[in-house]
Amino acid sequence: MPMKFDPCSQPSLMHPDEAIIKLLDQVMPLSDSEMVQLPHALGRVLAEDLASSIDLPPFNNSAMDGYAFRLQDLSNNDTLTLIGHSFAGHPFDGEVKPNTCVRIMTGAPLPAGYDTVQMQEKASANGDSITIEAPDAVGENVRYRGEELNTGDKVLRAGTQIGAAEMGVLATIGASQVRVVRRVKVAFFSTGDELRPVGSELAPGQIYDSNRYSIQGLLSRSNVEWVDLGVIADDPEAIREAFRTGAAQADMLLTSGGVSVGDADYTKQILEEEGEITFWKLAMKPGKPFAFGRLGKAIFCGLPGNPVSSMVTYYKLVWPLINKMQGLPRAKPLLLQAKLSSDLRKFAGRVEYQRGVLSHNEQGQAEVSITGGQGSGMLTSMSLANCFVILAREQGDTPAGSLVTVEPFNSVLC
Ligand SMILES: Nc1nc2c(c(=O)[nH]1)N[C@H]1C(S)=C(S)[C@@H](COP(=O)(O)OP(=O)(O)OC[C@H]3O[C@@H](n4cnc5c(N)ncnc54)[C@H](O)[C@@H]3O)O[C@H]1N2
Ligand code: MOO
Repeated sequence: MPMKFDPCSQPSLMHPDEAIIKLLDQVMPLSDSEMVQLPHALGRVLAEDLASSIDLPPFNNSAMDGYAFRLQDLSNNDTLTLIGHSFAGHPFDGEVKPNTCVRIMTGAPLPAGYDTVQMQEKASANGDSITIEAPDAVGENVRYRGEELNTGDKVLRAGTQIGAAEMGVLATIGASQVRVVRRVKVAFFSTGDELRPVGSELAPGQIYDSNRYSIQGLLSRSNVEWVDLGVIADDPEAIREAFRTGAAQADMLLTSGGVSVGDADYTKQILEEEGEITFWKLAMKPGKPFAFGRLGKAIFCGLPGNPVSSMVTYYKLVWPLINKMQGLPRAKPLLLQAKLSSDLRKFAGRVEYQRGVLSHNEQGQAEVSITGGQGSGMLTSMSLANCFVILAREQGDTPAGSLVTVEPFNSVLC
């Protein structure tokens, strides 16, 4: 069958991989930082390296519920005399003597003078006489002071995004507040006379404005501070006003719609008049009419209005920019190979990000199926998906059974 070419593509359009390199060259990490209390640190990016102010663990302690003793006392005799208890939070406060042991719980301090712990399943008690199976080596079941970290050791580096594990690590070393990079501030609006807010009735020709909600979701997941400027009519002066309002208060202005070639597509025109346009249109589907430029000090990203196009361009082009501005190192996408479970339709000409469901077949091999119709307006193709199937620019229709490149959705899209 002859290869079909995409009527929406031209050879001169820039490849999205080239575009992202050019885009990243246009932004710098924010230099401002602020202190935040630990409960508010989730998702933020550390502005400086962080060293531990304590040893970890802070004291020698037991890894098991059992008995603590000196191993050499078990060399001639397997029975020791119980002289007390050490509970987590309530250390043994007596004096350790030869041929004795202390009942000890997981996390409880190891009494000074003892060197080993045996789990209770390998010991038996008869009143204060405890018969203990000797472990193989001194120090068994002991967690030593500083074995994880010493005071002054670097715990987390500048540029680390604070996730659930980092929240715990910070608390472990007693950090009640941390210095983080200021949040990137993003102002955004949708354009389109057809758009109505949810909660209102639709007149003929109208649709609900969904992009502001998917974009809000994406911005929230990107941990930025966002300002919603609402829906702006297809009116050049209203768009100009919104451009000025957004650019005056944000690091980035994000818009949805009006970047194509229609008679009411004013976004690009106003960008050219009010600021500068760095580039427009990429060899990608969805997302061809993505526009990028500057408005005063603000970065401008014009997302296409089609709902899937706006999400895909955000994820592929805008999110890496925000990450760089927030001081994160560039994350290369995790790409996998999976077997296509049914025939896939594609015109040659643009890189395509089809939406798929990645799973394992009965043989344990990665398999991917496409989520039905792939029109740029069909947002359910995103909500049903857990990955993109990335198809090269020159690729055409692809038969079932072919190996294709898959990028699983990450936390921004889930
Ligand atoms: N003659 C051509 N027409 C189009 C081309 C082209 O190259 N030549 N490109 C097509 C491509 S590709 C895309 S993508 C769209 C993008 O157009 P715009 O960015 O100008 O977006 P609109 O025209 O404003 O809207 C497109 C579509 O999406 C709906 N929409 C817009 N905003 C929202 C919103 N906030 N929530 C839900 N849906 C929204 C809108 O009603 C339209 O159906 O242009 C093609 N045309
Ligand atoms: O690029 Mo458009 O996003 O194909 O519909």
